[in-house]
Amino acid sequence: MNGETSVVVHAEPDVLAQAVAARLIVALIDAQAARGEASVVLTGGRVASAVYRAIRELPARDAVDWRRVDLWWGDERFVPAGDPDRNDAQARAALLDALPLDPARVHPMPAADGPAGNDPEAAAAAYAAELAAAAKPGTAALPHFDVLLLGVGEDGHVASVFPEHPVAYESRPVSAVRGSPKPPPVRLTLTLPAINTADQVWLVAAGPDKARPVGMALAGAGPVQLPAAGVAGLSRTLWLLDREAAAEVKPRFRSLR
Ligand SMILES: O=C1O[C@H](COP(=O)(O)O)[C@@H](O)[C@H](O)[C@H]1O
Repeated sequence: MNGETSVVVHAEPDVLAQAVAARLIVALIDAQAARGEASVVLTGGRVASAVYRAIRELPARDAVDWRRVDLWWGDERFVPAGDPDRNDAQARAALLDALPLDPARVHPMPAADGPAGNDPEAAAAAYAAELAAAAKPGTAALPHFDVLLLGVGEDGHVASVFPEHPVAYESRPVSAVRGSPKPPPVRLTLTLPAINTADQVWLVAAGPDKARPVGMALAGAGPVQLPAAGVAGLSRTLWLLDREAAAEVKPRFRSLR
């Protein structure tokens, strides 16, 4: 059973990034108050990097006990460690290097020069095993995710689940992606079934190029044709948009501002 879907529209991309940053800090504080720890799935892309930079600048970030935050990634470009194309490299540069994190709780997806070798299928299996090892014993193959962040591609992809690509049909939690329509061509990704185990999923999008996929996803497009339409958090699915990305959202979804 999936929870409520809501849409929050902010006037400008900068305000959107600031608001998502503040919202994420509060979500982490709340999770730690309730469970003693918090778990976030990070994403890549331009708007995500803006959110990470905004968190870095917010004094309230010190209200989070970063040593008790687990960080996972929703997708990764399968290139060598440290490559600036990697989503984890971008997140580290924008934010993570400035936080007192517990390295044992930072879980980047494997790199092409990592222990699994230059074999994306083996790397996907290794990440699935790492996730399963963090899951509650005797339960699912995935740990609890408090908040899972997603960007939205111009074609409606989320993480590295691309429209009409075999990965859009994948039921295993982690998949290799070959022949990505967006470079680089080889990637790793959580699949839609794995994404949809998160308590809250936040889809963050800014700019006019995102208006069509966002509008179509909220209007009920098919998840294979438009993976963003197949995303739903267990308790909440939250679309966080700037005004341009929200341009094609039907008025009935514009419940919050
Ligand atoms: O390639 C990717 O693109 C999407 C969207 O990025 P954006 O720059 O258009 O916001 C991102 O969510 C994903 O993590 C990344 O690998």
